[in-house]
Amino acid sequence: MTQRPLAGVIGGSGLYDMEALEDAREVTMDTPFGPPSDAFVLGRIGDTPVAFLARHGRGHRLLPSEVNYRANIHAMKQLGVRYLISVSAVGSLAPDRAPLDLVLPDQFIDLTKRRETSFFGDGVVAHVSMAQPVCHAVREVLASAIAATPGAQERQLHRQGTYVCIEGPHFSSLAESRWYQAMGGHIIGMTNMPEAKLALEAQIAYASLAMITDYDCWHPHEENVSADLALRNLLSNAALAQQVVARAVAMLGSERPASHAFDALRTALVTPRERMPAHRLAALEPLLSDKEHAS
Ligand SMILES: CSC[C@H]1O[C@H](OP(=O)(O)O)[C@H](O)[C@@H]1O
Ligand SMILES: Nc1ncnc2[nH]cnc12
Repeated sequence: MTQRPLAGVIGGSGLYDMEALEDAREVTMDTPFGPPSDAFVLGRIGDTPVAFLARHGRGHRLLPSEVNYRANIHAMKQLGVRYLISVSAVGSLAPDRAPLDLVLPDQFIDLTKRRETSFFGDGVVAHVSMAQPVCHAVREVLASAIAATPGAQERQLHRQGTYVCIEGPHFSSLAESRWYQAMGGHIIGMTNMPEAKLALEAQIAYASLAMITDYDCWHPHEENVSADLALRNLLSNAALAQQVVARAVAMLGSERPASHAFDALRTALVTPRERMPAHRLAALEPLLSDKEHAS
């Protein structure tokens, strides 16, 4: 019998497959929130069953605003994923964070404007705390995987950082970039929100591996960001991500750390189950019934 995937990986720009996956097979997932970005690729890394999804679809066909984040996370949950690693290209907003540096964001500022940010509503109310938007245990595993990966060890690792998430698809104006710096942002991207919010609603332990490709447009001497510049740095970042993520997944499989995410709904759900509309209960069932995974 095939095991349910313990770990999920969402590959961002430049990361459209997972080379380390063994016994790989494609599965098309359906969700009450519509279709995910692409077919999932299920397989294993060592003994750890894994589900991989290309965030923008293979061939990079979806804008950040077009990604169906709810479907992606719901499908991960349906598959049984407990730990989710998200890989992302980001710009730097800070002088001490350079292209090719690695960042494990611990905070986010959500400036997105036209995305569905919650599974709840329409008869079911929940208010999930975003005080700790990511799982520290998964971040620690990523840090250990980076420390153990030749090629990644030489990169500067920033173990914390605030990720400003913009709607895109345009890169920022200079005034915006300076405003994001003044807000306290360290890095900037277009995809980790609402992905991290939805993962927490789904009680999945989520962490993001952010790989810097550019200095956005605030730097007095460095080239302003363009897709071309980002893609150039993405190539070497993606090759490294393959190795770091494979190692992190294997570590998650053997360590299976506890996470605050596993009971994120315990204090968040307001509507009693018996008052939830039947069709909403059906849609949310994979999120609400976590008996199999109780921490
Ligand atoms: C091609 S550079 C801009 C693009 O890259 C980032 O995406 P992801 O987080 O999926 O790696 C950024 O958010 C933009 O979508
Ligand atoms: N400067 C930037 N702004 C937004 N998203 C990005 N992804 C990579 N670089 C970026």
